[in-house]
Amino acid sequence: MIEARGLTKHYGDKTAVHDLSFQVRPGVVTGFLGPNGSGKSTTMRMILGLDTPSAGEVTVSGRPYRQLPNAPRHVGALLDAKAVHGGRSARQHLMCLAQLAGVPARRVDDVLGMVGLREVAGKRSKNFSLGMGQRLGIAAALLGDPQVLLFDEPVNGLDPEGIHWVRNLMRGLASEGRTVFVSSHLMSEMALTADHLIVIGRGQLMADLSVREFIARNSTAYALVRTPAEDGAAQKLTAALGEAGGQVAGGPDGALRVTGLELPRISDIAHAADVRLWELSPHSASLEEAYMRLTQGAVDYRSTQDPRGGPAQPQPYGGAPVAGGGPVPAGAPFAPPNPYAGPPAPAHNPYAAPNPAPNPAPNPYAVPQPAQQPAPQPVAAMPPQPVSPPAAQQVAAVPAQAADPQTQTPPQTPPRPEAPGAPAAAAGARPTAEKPTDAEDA
Ligand SMILES: Nc1ncnc2c1ncn2[C@@H]1O[C@H](COP(=O)(O)OP(=O)(O)OP(=O)(O)O)[C@@H](O)[C@H]1O
Repeated sequence: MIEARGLTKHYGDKTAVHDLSFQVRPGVVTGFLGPNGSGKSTTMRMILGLDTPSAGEVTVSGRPYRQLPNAPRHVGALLDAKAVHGGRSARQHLMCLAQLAGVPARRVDDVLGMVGLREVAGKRSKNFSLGMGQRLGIAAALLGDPQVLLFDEPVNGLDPEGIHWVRNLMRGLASEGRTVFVSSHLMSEMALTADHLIVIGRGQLMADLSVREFIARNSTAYALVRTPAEDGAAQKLTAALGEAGGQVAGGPDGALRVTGLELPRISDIAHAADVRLWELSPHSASLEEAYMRLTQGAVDYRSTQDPRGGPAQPQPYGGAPVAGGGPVPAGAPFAPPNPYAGPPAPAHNPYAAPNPAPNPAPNPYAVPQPAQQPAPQPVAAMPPQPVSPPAAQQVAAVPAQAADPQTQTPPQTPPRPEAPGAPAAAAGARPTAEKPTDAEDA
């Protein structure tokens, strides 16, 4: 179990992590999500004793990492796969770590086999591809057969086979009762790997929910209804569904999107209205859609080509409704407004190739455009975080970075990996230079 309580980290006047409280439980894979720069790596470094919290604390199995007896046997981590002495072979690198942690040498060959590097175990790691380096980092994390595992972007650079392997590895480790905490930007992969999610934005907790609940809260399921292209069929059904309390929007593909009515009810209404149905299917959002909806107001780095670009609007603390809660607003039956949202999401895909014959039909799924962007409100104080484990939760607001009075701390030197005995794969610290021997490449 990993437990953070009020975890905060300032780098000079920059607040990387603010008042973060969460638990990572054993037996499940917990995904750690957040936009670039939201504080995931900083949080992981604090868990591993590589950064010292400015406030709050984080414990692993009830103790701060540095107080764990033989920590590398208890916690394995992959933070930076490049934190390897390039002149050493994969086997030498793991041997060094094994000696430091008191792990038997035979375990090195075991983990080399597990990660698929046995054939190249004698090669210098500086010649490794990105994916091979990731595998070596994962091998280092597994070396001590730890009960708690942290992986920062473990599938970075892996081929599809490797991604599949990592997915099964994570799930297997969790099924053995271990605590598995993994960050990733690959939402499709997280949807397949993680059971639970902790989502942060600008250093603050945004959601602490099961994957299923996270998607349900941050998207609206709807029924897709397709009628024959007969005169008036769609209009007739739209009117009947509306009378029954449903909310209906047409799409550019001619299908209707219906919320507020169960599928069997829609079928009955269509039957009573004498409208044949060609399709009646449930549609639920993907993790990626739900994640984008939740975090769109907490993204710091956006392309100038993205219509949502521009300076991020400070978000007020507190007061915002919980995403996904409340009634579906009129005019946007499939997309409840995102309380974190700055500029609304574009109604079209900004990344798509230009359409030579754009469809003029408005996108009914777009977040409604507010008449005027509200002026940023001054930030007063942090609201109490409703963190009361084990209740799953979703937190209401993302903080404005500069407005927190706690950020006004005097500048401090950016921390360096500082924990003796911290996991070498995680430390980002390169061992002192050693002269490589060509024989190592044999
Ligand atoms: N040593 C440091 N000194 C100063 N600022 C830092 C330091 N480490 C991180 N930061 C800042 O803290 C914020 C959080 O960074 P962090 O690397 O934790 O984010 P992240 O969520 O892991 O991002 P990414 O998804 O891009 O890896 C960023 O604004 C970053 O610039």
